[in-house]
Amino acid sequence: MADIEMEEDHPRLILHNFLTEDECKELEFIHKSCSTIGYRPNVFSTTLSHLIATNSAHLIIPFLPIRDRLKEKVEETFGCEYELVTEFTGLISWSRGASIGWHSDDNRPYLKQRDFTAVCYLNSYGKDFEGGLFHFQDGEPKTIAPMVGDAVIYTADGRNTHSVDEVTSGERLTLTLWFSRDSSHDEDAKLILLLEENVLHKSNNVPWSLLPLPASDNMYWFSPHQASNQDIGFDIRLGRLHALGFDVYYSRDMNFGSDLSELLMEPMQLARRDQLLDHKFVNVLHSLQVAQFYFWEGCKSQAFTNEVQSGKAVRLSRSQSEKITQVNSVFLKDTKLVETVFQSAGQCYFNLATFSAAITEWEDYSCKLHKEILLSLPQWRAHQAIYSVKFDV
Ligand SMILES: O=C(O)CCC(=O)C(=O)O
Ligand SMILES: [Fe+2]
Repeated sequence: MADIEMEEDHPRLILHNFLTEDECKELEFIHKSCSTIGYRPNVFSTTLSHLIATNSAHLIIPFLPIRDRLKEKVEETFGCEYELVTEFTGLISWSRGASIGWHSDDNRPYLKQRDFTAVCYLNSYGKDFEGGLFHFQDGEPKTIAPMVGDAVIYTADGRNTHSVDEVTSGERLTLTLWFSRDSSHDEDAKLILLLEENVLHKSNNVPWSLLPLPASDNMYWFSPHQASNQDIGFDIRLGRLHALGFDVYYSRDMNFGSDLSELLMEPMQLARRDQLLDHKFVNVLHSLQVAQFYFWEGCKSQAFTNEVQSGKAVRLSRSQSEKITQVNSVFLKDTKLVETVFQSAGQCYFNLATFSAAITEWEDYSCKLHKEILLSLPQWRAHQAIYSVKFDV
């Protein structure tokens, strides 16, 4: 699997096909349905703590086998078995304009605890995005073109100074982890506390408790150059729905001057071209999760096993279309900007019956993961560590 011998001056390893394409696709689904604005311009992120805090704790499950494998690999590669804790796990995507100059990952006083980095590429250079090549300043390899499933691991210090070229189109997606020898920086301890608050203290039955709870609106507001300006930019939840070909419809009255600040927390419906889909979602994040689920799983097989309960749509009336236009004028503003940030990657054929079945499948998928959380949590608490628990079912 490894490409090169480890050089002492530049301890690093490139692993081809460390993740399967299915693992990458599932993490992509999670990111595209849950991400928030990242900490740098044109960057989006999905952290485990964010998933837990937005009532989507079950979505941490797909990370865990990968995270376990990576930590083991890093410990084995750098000869520090059982010495490391995971400091950070997150999905990070870069859209057009994002880049980073030469740096090492421990180059700030508050980052000194970082000992090792693992970056897994969840999509591919030249296919899903342009630009975004990774470079090491010294040693071999000099340049890495991200390819789906590949991983690169390296020490976080000055022996592995690196940079990433500006992304020029598409969305470059990675799973990024940092590991530390300092156990006081173990993210698991914090995540277990969060899980106790967010999972145990809620009614643990299905499926109402699995509906996503959005964070505050500003965490979803994209503005170019991170200008804190409501006049330009767009809400990334509506932006991603737009890239999938959906508009959002709110039935409530929206007279001129009405307060729309809480709107995206309210129940809504999806519209597609001139059709209004009859299903009601609890909020826009819920509809985004289902829509991304459909384009991840549904249109692949065109055959969900669940019976179609409802697959109705009606033609949008003029006043309904006007409401959609009004919502877009507030939350999408410049659709050209939306389309450069989230290019719609030639979506496959849309089928209303399959989409309705996807709503039920999404609930089943969420429930299954939620049960795994409930079964795992006692063990995680006992060991003060989060890992993939194998159950005989
Ligand atoms: O995504 C990559 O290839 C590396 C990103 C990076 O250097 C960082 O986040 O520190
Ligand atoms: Fe870095």
